[in-house]
Amino acid sequence: MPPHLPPGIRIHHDPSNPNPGKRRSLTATRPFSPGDEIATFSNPLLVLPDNATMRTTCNYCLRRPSPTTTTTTTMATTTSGGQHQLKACTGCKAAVYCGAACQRAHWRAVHRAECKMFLRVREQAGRDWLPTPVRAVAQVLLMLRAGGDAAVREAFEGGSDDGNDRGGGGGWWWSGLEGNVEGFESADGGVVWKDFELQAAAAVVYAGVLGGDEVLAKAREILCKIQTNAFNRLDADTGMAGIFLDAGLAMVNHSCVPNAFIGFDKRTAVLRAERPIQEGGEITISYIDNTLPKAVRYEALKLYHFRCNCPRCDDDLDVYDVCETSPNIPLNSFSLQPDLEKLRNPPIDRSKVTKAEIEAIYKKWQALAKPEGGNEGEHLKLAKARWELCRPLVEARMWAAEPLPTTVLELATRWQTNYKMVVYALPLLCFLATECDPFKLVAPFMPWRIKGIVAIVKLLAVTGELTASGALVATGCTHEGLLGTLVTADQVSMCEALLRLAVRHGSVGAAEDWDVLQQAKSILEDVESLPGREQESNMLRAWAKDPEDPECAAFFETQVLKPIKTLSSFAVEILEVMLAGKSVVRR
Ligand SMILES: C[S@@+](CC[C@H](N)C(=O)[O-])C[C@H]1O[C@@H](n2cnc3c(N)ncnc32)[C@H](O)[C@@H]1O
Repeated sequence: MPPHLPPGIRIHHDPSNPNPGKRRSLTATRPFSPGDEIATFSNPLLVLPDNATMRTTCNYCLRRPSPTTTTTTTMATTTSGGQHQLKACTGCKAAVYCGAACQRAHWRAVHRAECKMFLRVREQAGRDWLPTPVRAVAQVLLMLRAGGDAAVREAFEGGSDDGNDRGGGGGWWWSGLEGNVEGFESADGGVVWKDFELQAAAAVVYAGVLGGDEVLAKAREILCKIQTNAFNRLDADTGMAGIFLDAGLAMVNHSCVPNAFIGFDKRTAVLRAERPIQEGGEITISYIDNTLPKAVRYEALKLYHFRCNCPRCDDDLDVYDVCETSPNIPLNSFSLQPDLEKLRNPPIDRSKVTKAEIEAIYKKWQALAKPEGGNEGEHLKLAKARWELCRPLVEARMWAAEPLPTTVLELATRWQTNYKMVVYALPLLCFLATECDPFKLVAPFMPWRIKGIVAIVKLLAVTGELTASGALVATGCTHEGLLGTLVTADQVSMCEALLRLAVRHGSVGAAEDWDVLQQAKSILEDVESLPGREQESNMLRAWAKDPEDPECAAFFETQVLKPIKTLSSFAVEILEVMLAGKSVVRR
């Protein structure tokens, strides 16, 4: 039988679709608006942290306890994390858990057999972990050997496919997960397959399910199915990484102009609408970073063995083309880019750089080697080389076209933790939040945009402290415009407004206990309770309720948006000075 699905979606089977990869798809059984939760998937077939984080992440629920952190600002002192300790399984000492309930659940699901496997791994290989794909395949082999879950058998061993299609309803067409085995066999002249053979053989040996060629072939097929259908969870903030596989969610096809996106929260995946979806319409997500140039996207999609023919690919649309016609533009009236006309008609000069040139820039940018370790000089050299490559994009004012935003983000991230550069990081983050993110991800509830806003708040907490204590100049910052803006701005009101944006949009685009949203709520509470600014706080509370109210809108415009735009306007100049040694403003 096909996987059981939550209400709101169904698997559509169209055997006559000329595109074989799209014969099965997920469709909506009712309309969804941008931001709506379409469905949650909380009983996945496979969830595991990757090997690098398996000792620091609960192996069942994927909770990753953060060390106790205290953020002190002029506005607030926030303490978070530290409440969960991980305990290792007393048998294998390899898997760790955040509590007895998770340990028991994992034991029942797979660890009863897996525990012995880790003992074998230590005995034979002298270590406590397995490469992530090997552990994933071994888990499936162990679950299949235990004869357990019907859903696991249906997904990995196929269903009742008698080749006789009796139309979507009965499930006779279901033959398990797609594995693209032939595609993997021939990929890269067999190099990929050799690797798969080794990984599958290791899984068979360590799982202790020896049984000749048939078992090895089964293990390779399982690996192909995992590669094709599992989501790689990666949370750069917490360092959490791992894989998640649900057979129902795996029916969702790819588009580079998707109408949905997935958020993960421990063992649960939530599918949300990014754009309006009609009843009966296909639901699509992007398997890759869909804002990259076309050739780079094609390279990333090779893993899935199909040629994308979404509108972005067919017409070679860039981020600005897609943004200009996005149905989500009006949602930005409550955002850091409320100038909807600018989203519809971005002030870029396409004559300065062609799409082919952008593709070439990206490839050269990718090829520049990243320095290993923390040598500041090497990182600066790389940033200079990358910025130089981005020059045609700068000339065209195409700030949202990759690799420009990533170049800026990486630099801002490094500068945030450097006392001498921290003040300069603020204009870069404001630039990303106003000139890049809204064009790349038009819906303001997309988690990446919320992260960008909260990052500005955290930095304002630092610059606010430096401003209040008179230590701004001691950082070595000599940019008069930047210093002047910080001294005159009401940085606390800026923070409060940003937090209100983050909380409003975060509650739409992410799980309630998403770290970033929790932080935003907690800092907002602290900011609201600061004495002596009741008037500003009341104004911003009213603005969040009714952004169109003229008085509130004017307050937001002058006290929040204007300084943020001013800071943002310094970004390119700062980059030119720091990375290209220029002293002229080139905007
Ligand atoms: C996670 S599965 C998606 C469900 C898949 N259609 C199925 O029937 O199992 C991923 C595979 O679906 C196919 N696929 C996904 N998106 C596609 C697209 N836009 N065009 C063609 N095939 C696609 C590819 O074979 C890909 O490897």
